[in-house]
Amino acid sequence: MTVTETTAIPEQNDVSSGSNPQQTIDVRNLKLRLQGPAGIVEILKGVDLSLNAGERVSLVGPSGSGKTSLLMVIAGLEQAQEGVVNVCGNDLRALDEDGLALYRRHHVGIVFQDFHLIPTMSALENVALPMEFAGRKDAFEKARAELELVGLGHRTDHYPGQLSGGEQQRVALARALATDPELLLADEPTGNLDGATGETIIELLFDLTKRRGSTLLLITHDPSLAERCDRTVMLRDGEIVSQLESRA
Ligand SMILES: Nc1ncnc2c1ncn2[C@@H]1O[C@H](COP(=O)(O)OP(=O)(O)OP(=O)(O)O)[C@@H](O)[C@H]1O
Repeated sequence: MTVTETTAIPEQNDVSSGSNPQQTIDVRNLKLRLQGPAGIVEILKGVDLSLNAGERVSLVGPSGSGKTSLLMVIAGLEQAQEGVVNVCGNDLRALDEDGLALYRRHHVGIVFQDFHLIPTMSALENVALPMEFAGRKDAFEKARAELELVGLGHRTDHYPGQLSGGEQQRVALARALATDPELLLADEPTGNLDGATGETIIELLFDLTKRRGSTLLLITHDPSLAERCDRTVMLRDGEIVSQLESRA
């Protein structure tokens, strides 16, 4: 890995319209404050981060450094108080709740460490759900095809409780990618899996995002996994302290 500039601010002109189609993520001077038990705490303290379309970037840093918080802001699930948050051409800070819901539905897929599947729905229903929300008439056919792609064509009627951890994460991955999002956000997707199962999930995740040209932002505590991305961004105490480009 080679060290590059830490927080160089990209040249920009028209941010509000997301005028640079090359950039999937354009975050500048992002500040996030949340209510903690002892009052308001500044969690993100002026973060600058750009991801080009199709880029794979890992986000690393000590526990509590703000990785998940940054991902939540980019996912439109947490609202920053200051800065620019432009993702997939959307100025997230300018969107209301309905606008954010639409943004999430059409542009982003998210995979969490603990799968977040709905236990009372089958694998097929879980994968179809976001497409049904998006009004797609072919939701169930597409869900079936996505489950085939992750190797679970024979498990479509199983409920999450009837699937192994690795199988549940495959379902979650199929669900996240079913709407063909430009951006996949993954928060420690192998954190609850054993090494071999985690490796299979990562291979699938890399393969499927590459085939579709999706941009990937991946939170991980695994340095060898981080190095397999194009770039590794390190957060510490709410600030980006380094960005390392992979050699490959
Ligand atoms: N809803 C919240 N309200 C108040 N503080 C919060 C909230 N969510 C997170 N925090 C605090 O923000 C800080 C950053 O948390 P975050 O989960 O983003 O860190 P992280 O780098 O993802 O950590 P880990 O690697 O352990 O998952 C922590 O100090 C945490 O306690």
